[in-house]
Amino acid sequence: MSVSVLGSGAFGTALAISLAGNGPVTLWARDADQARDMQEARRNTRRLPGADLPETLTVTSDLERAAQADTILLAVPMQTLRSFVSAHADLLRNRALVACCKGIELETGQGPLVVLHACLPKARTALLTGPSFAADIAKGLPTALTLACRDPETGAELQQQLTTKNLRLYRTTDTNGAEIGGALKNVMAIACGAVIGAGLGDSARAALMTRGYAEMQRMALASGAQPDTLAGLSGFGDLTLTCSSELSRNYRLGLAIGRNETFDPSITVEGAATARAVHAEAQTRNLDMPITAIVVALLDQRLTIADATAQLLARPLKEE
Ligand SMILES: NC(=O)C1=CN([C@@H]2O[C@H](COP(=O)(O)OP(=O)(O)OC[C@H]3O[C@@H](n4cnc5c(N)ncnc54)[C@H](OP(=O)(O)O)[C@@H]3O)[C@@H](O)[C@H]2O)C=CC1
Ligand SMILES: O=C(CO)COP(=O)(O)O
Repeated sequence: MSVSVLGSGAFGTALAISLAGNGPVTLWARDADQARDMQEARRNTRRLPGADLPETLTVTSDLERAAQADTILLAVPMQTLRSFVSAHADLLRNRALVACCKGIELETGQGPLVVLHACLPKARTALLTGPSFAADIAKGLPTALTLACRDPETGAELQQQLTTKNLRLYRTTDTNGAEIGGALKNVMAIACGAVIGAGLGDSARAALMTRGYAEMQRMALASGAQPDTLAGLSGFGDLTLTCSSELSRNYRLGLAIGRNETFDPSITVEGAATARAVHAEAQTRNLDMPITAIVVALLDQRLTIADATAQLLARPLKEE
């Protein structure tokens, strides 16, 4: 069974490097010059500097060629997933499609698997998510991920195919839970970065992570997810990683907000659009998600960190 990765950003490149240890892998880059540079220099200097591309990895900008693989990993940002898959539906129709993005679509409130299903209702689909920095994967460091797939047989097949020397995959059929955990942990990472950036301390961060987790569970349960999924790699696992490491871009955006600094808008920060999408969804469903609401207000510069802190501390006292 052959594998291609579409999207040669940090994560797509890191996954392709790891999978190339199992056999030939094709990595697709949308820009022809970049694909050629990567193929020749054996490096992705723009998105994943410092990592060597193994000989078994071929970089191409020829989508038709890349899409011939049996299994296709889609490593493009969440807000571009629908347009990308719709534009290339004919090439992707009969493949197993594995979404590798984390987030909720701003326009629809849908997660990656719902979007894939809407574009290609008959395709076999799965989601690869969980605590995993591209830089760690590319270095060959041990990483555990969740492979969420509604169909248990496809899930088991993909688990075998995508497990590598350093990627250990756990299966779940709870796609709702895996989507929501992976999307919402980025929102909480922005909040935690803001707390640390503003010098509010590790205790405040622990409080936000815990109460943020309660919000993740609230949204997950309202969406029919299983509570155990949120306690796994795709929820608690990724929340812990992303809220505590400066390798995370979501956390770094939060740090910049807390320090009143600017942040490069070209950097992929999934939590920003996702916070807005989840906040809208929470209002529609009448779910109490105060940290998500505060993150949106901070992103929109409607609230200072001092006011945000005061608001959260002034909420009515209640049972945990
Ligand atoms: N980086 C990480 O450590 C991890 C990332 N993820 C998830 O992976 C997803 C991708 O992130 P990551 O790789 O880091 O992001 P990057 O910003 O590094 O790369 C994004 C990639 O998507 C491509 N792209 C952007 N828009 C389009 C489009 N409209 N059509 C086709 N390709 C497009 C970019 O192309 P170009 O280079 O030409 O702009 C680039 O190759 C995100 O959802 C993220 O949450 C998950 C786990 C870890
Ligand atoms: O999802 C990630 C780690 O699991 C990567 O986080 P960032 O997108 O915040 O860099």
